Amino acid sequence: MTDKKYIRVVGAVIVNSDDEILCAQRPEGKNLALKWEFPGGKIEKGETETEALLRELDEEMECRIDVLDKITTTVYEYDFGIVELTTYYAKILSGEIKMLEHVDMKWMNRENIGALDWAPADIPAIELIQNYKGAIK
Ligand SMILES: Nc1nc2c([nH]c(=O)n2[C@H]2C[C@H](O)[C@@H](COP(=O)(O)OP(=O)(O)OP(=O)(O)O)O2)c(=O)[nH]1
Repeated sequence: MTDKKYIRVVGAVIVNSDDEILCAQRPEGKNLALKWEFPGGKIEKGETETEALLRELDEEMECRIDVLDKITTTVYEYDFGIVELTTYYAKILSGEIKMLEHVDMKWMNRENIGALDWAPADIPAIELIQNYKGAIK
């Protein structure tokens, strides 16, 4: 048995018109410092996954997004808790990206995203994204 916190998290895999993916780097001084992740965060009580994503993207980047197809849900046990991460493809509808909670952000080609040092919970999603050849809806 583990008494670790179970943390439900959603991440937005934002794709632009050149089929590049927005990757964001976590700040120093927090858990998973300087690891790369997808913009998003913890689902609050009573929120749907989509509501949490819309709120987090507004808070982190002041962007409005359209939430598209679900990619996957994976569970990863960290020392600080168990993270259940659900990822969705998304598109930016409006807003200039502001970097309010990350130290770096970059648009990367789908096939190159594996080169970054991702939070471990993201690895299954990264593999699916790299290998996906269809159209994003
Ligand atoms: N947003 C996001 N979080 C991720 C990903 N992968 C991953 O392991 N996580 C972890 C990091 C955090 O422990 C948790 C998300 O929490 P958060 O972003 O709302 O909060 P945080 O730890 O940065 O800060 P705080 O609100 O607890 O102060 O999930 C990911 O791709 N995106």
